[in-house]
Amino acid sequence: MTGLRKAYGDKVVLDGIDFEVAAGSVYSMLGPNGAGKTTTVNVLTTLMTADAGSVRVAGHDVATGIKQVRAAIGVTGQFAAVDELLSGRENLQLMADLKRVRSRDVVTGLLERFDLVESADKLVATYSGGMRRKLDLAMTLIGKPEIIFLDEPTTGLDPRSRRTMWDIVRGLVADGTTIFLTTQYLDEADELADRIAVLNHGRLVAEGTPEQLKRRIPGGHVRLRFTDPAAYRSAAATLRDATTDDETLSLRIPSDGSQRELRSVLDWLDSVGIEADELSLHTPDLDDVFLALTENTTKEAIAR
Ligand SMILES: Nc1ncnc2c1ncn2[C@@H]1O[C@H](COP(=O)(O)OP(=O)(O)OP(=O)(O)O)[C@@H](O)[C@H]1O
Repeated sequence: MTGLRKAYGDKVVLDGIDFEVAAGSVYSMLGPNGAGKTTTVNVLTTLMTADAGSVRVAGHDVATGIKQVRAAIGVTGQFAAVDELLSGRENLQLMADLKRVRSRDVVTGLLERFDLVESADKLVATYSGGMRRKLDLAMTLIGKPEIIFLDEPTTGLDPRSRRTMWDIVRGLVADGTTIFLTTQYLDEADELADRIAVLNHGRLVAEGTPEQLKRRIPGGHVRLRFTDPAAYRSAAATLRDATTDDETLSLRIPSDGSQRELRSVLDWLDSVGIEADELSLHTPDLDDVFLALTENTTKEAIAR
């Protein structure tokens, strides 16, 4: 999509968004509450029209090809059509009928794939949160959509159910499905996404692979640990830029974590004859990135 704009009255919610998602990849959009994520998803899924910009989904323009776009996508989450008073199997069957998928094997296959066979004939009202989400996603898969919009797929799930959900998502991607993921959990984006976009105040403030985003902010360092206090002291005296930690006999050398910088740190350590007992690389995690990026732009916006 290019130049996507959307305003509610005079409140600009999306202020020129551009991004591209490669087929068969996981693209995650992150942003604080009210950043415009849901609005973006609503435009992409044809639930809302944009004020300006060009938006293509699965090769079709959302303005002129609503029908084709809808046929190519599946949407889970807030718009889910799960009926509490039907069983899991009945819900799936209903969706299969709606999408005119005639084969009975599709429903059985999905129940098996999502490990819902035992509860297939129980009412959804009795399902746990994890089972509901699995059923929701299973229903979305009927008709084999090329692109799936996953809205906060693991909110409220226990760690085991989260991992099951992640495995399911990875399986879908392995089969060639494209996933557009919104999540509040940065570790989830880190775990699943090929690329991440950070949205703040209706603009993309960063876009890239999780690693690229992490390298953008300071905080990465190489950590050298020593067991011999004398070796530690002599290294600390040589490496003036390093931060010292006398308790653990370790030194921290700032580094962006790139291969090139790591090599130069190692070469330099060799040249001054320092040999640590343990060397590890620490990169900032996505929480650091998110806070740094969204905090800065909030300040900018206030200053403007
Ligand atoms: N129908 C509407 N009319 C007016 N303003 C709206 C409407 N829908 C959303 N907004 C406003 O647009 C902004 C972006 O909303 P949006 O729901 O896209 O954000 P979001 O990033 O999905 O947030 P959240 O994480 O809280 O769901 C918010 O300030 C919201 O108050």
